Amino acid sequence: MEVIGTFGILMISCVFLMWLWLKNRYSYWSNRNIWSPPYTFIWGNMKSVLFQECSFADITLKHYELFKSAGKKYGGIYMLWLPMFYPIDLDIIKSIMQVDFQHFVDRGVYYNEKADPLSAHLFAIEGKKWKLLRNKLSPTFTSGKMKMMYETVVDCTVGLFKVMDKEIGNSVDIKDILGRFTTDIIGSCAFGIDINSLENPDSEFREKGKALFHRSYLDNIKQFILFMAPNQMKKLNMKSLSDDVTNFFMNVVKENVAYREENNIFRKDFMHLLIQLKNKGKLVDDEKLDSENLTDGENTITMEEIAAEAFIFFEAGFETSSTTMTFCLYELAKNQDIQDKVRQEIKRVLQKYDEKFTYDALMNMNYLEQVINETLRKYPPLPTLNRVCTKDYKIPSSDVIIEKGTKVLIPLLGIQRDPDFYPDPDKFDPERFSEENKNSRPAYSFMPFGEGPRVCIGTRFGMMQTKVGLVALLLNYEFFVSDKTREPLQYESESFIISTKGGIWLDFKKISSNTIELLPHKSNEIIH
Ligand code: HEM
Repeated sequence: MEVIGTFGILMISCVFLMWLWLKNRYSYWSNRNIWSPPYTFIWGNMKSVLFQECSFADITLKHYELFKSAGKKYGGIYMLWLPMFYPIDLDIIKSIMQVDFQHFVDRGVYYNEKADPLSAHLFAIEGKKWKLLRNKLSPTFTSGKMKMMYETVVDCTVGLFKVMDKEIGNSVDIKDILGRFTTDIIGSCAFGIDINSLENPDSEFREKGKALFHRSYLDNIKQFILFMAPNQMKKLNMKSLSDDVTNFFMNVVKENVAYREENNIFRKDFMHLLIQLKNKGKLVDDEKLDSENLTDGENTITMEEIAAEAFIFFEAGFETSSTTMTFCLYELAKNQDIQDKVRQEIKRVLQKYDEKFTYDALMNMNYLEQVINETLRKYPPLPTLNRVCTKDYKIPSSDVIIEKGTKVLIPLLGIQRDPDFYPDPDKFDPERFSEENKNSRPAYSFMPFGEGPRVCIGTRFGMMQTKVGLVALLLNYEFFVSDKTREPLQYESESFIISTKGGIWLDFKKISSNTIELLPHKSNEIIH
């Protein structure tokens, strides 16, 4: 009896101490006179996401609305009990992302270089290490390098036509097909492998790729914990990726690099450029690598770094672009006049280029770019952007100090759906991105690729593969929304990238008079 009594007292004391600790945590913003929307104990402002009642995109829109209607330029929210700074004013956002970037260099994504080498990639790593690697990798994404990889991207449309032609007369889950298309492209460009998931949807690469974005509930909770307490989790040697994923990608890269080096193979892709960085510390055809006074030895990258970078190019590159193409085709299917207009432009530009689908022709499809930008406005694949305050920061024209270590959440989707910047924001209107209209909006009101020194390094590649896929499809097929698409669209709660419940299903008709004349297929492998 006495034991039970002591145990009971101990339990009550623990609960009380916990309550005191949480109470203290939840006073973080009010103690600093910073507004925060109503929260619930333990779950903070994220209860509905944690309970999978709504998606990360929905909660972003809801929070933005709350801040806006309260007339706040910024405030604080709680992810569970973790305070996060929440700016909605574009000038403050500009200061954080660009002007005072040195106070917000990091993103706050968990990585563990030793236990989990693939997690130590450009998206996650921090401080000087990030800056150094960004400098080394930037030359692999110039427009010259994009031109070099263009043929490899166009080659993947062959598989796309085969799949589409096989499905004539059926409704298609367009996200799945485009996910396979971009898996094949990035697999080819980042890993130098012909995956052919378009024809073989069960390929291991495709399965591994899907698993990265469709996590179980428990896996999502684990990612939350890693995000909230990275230092403690590092001490416990926690991994963010499973051994299965790590071993798979590590082996693919090691085998590929060894094969190329032994057989002296040159291929026009990222892997080739990464191998140059491994062996020479620079790209041989670039006269100068902006290396900030480093010796050659310091410029080289390791095999683990090659694997981590190939991995992030794959992870960051395939789902974002296939999501963009999917929503774009959905909107074009709903807006037949815009679909006709963009198809007419594609035909007109190709005529100008002797019906050759060259890189320069692609770059001249301006209305197509407006259509893609409007898609990225309405459906940015990442609904929020993240930063961590790395040095105490005083918000300009205020007394508010953001303390070192505070996480910052920038509500990208909220900004891009704000009627003050985009009247009638649910309307799909590519004219918003005409030269004249886009210049009339404030800076930082459109940033689907992020902004500042940590902007997406793959913007050019992402736009290139998105355009190639759309041109190939729009020239050869007409699209309509299928009854199988659940409308109004609802966002999936399990995915942190914007995606819809039940997928997007489209009906389509072949346009028989058009076939893209692809560039003559040249072998991509050149053996010295
Ligand atoms: C439509 C396609 C894409 C979209 C919408 C997109 C979006 C983004 C966004 C929003 C960020 C965060 C930027 C910030 O925090 O300011 C980012 C970062 C990044 N993206 Fe992309 N991305 C796309 C395609 C790609 C591709 C194709 C690659 C690689 C081949 C890629 C690689 C990366 C990397 C490595 C980073 C981290 C950059 C750094 O921290 O230095 N992305 N992307």
